[in-house]
Amino acid sequence: MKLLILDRDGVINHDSDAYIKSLDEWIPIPGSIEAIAQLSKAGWTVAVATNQSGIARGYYPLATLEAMHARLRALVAEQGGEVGYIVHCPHGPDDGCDCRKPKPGMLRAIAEHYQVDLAGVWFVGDSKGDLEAALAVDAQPVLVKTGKGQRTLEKGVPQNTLIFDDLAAIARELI
Ligand SMILES: O=P(O)(O)OC[C@@H](O)[C@H]1O[C@@H](OP(=O)(O)O)[C@@H](O)[C@@H](O)[C@@H]1O
Ligand SMILES: [Mg+2]
Ligand SMILES: [Zn+2]
Repeated sequence: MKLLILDRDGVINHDSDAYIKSLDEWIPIPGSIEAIAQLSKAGWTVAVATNQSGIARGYYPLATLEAMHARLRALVAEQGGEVGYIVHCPHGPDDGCDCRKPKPGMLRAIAEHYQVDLAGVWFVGDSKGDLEAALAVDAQPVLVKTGKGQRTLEKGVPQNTLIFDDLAAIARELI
């Protein structure tokens, strides 16, 4: 199975240090919707693993998050593609959950959903926690320079991290 796992904020849509708190604030990064559609039409299953501590912090309700993900699915479907399993961590940094990146709980949930092994599966993120979550389950850490990616790169990334400008560049590489 050709499985690609994406972080959301900073990879699919623009991120903000003030969190993405409403559907209006959820703005796709240029080329990302097209990239997901092209990948899925080329036989890739595209899953998403996203930290959403804004829910625990009370910045937005689950319904708003679900509206963002419905918008993502609709935009990709308009291009003839499909988004796979989306898993989010609604918890805060002090909740001690197993799903908040850098913990790999969400990646393991995706592996369970598809009944696949994560070894070598590309996990694309813009934060150090994304890369660490990938390494924790022997997946391939992949950094994009969008979102917080350039800042993450400047602080240093794990040795075997693959680096791309954006999700569109990853689609060009994989298709
Ligand atoms: O990049 P993904 O995982 O899709 O989502 C990240 C968001 O949940 C938010 O994560 C927060 O980190 P804290 O949760 O406050 O540590 C901050 O980095 C926000 O800027 C960011 O929007
Ligand atoms: Mg991110
Ligand atoms: Zn969690």
